[in-house]
Amino acid sequence: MIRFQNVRKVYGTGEQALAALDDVTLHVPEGEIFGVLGQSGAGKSTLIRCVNLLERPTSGSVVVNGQEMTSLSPPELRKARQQIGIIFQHFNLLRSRTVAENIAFPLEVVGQPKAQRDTRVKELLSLVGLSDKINAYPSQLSGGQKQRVGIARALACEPKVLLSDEATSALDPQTTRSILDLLRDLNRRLKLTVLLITHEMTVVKHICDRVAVLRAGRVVEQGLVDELIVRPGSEIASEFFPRIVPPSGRNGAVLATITFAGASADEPILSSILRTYDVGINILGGGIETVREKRVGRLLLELSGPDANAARSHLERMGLLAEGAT
Ligand SMILES: Nc1ncnc2c1ncn2[C@@H]1O[C@H](COP(=O)(O)OP(=O)(O)OP(=O)(O)O)[C@@H](O)[C@H]1O
Repeated sequence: MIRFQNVRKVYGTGEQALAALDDVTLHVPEGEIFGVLGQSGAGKSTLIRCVNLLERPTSGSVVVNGQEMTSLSPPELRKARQQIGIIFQHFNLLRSRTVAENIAFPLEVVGQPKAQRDTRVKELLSLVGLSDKINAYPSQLSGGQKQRVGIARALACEPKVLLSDEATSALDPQTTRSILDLLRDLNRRLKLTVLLITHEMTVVKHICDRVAVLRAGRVVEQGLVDELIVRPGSEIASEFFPRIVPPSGRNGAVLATITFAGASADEPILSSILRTYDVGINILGGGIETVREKRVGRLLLELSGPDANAARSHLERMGLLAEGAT
């Protein structure tokens, strides 16, 4: 649905030249929620602006909905942009317009007659759960409600792609969750492809199918969130589960760091090991997270007894051992 191939964006020239995006290649499959995670200055805004060509890449290819964006004429580009909705951190609502008038704005731009606009605005308000605020002004809304208006406006022209530019960064944790739930719901109901940029791991954890980690303009890691969180040594895994340092004075102990996710999270792994082997298990540390309604965990185990090494090998055969960790 969205493909970046070797995208490079350089601001400035000569000694002032700065590559905000450096050889970025990524693919956002249709119907997925794709997160680009990065610290301030990593190039996230530049990346999202290159999707609808608000920023023109210095080189490389940007394909959205099967169209090479960089080779479209200005009228073609205007049309293509109608198929790409966008929501912003600070909502960007027009203060002098009511909720209904804000949502109707993009429909006015494309020349839709008033009667159709009114019907569509009502549909959109119901979709985002804000029907009772139709005549309110932005100043009368909470942050979460303003973002719902932003989402309704972004969806007015029935785009296939929604871009989210730090859409929850200005919201408190509870409101963030409700907006993320809404985005997930819209993604499923409307088969909407969502590309979001964020500096918050919570966002990735809550709704993203895929993630790319951006650092200094380069993608340093990308893939399915479910795979990356269990992949030993991945950036995402280490963000989720900071390395557990074993207590000192454990010379000779058999240690095993295990990661479990999906089906393995629901199996009684440790009790089955205890039944099969002559082994004692001491949990030295760890954590369990919920990632898109699934449990994912990492534990540092100390194994003792005659079968300690055999039990560790069993965990390894089950693919649970986070090798490299311990
Ligand atoms: N118009 C511009 N002219 C020159 N340099 C720019 C321009 N826009 C961005 N940059 C530089 O490009 C780099 C990436 O900026 P960008 O805004 O894309 O990062 P970001 O990850 O979105 O950061 P933040 O989370 O702080 O918004 C930064 O070093 C920034 O200073």
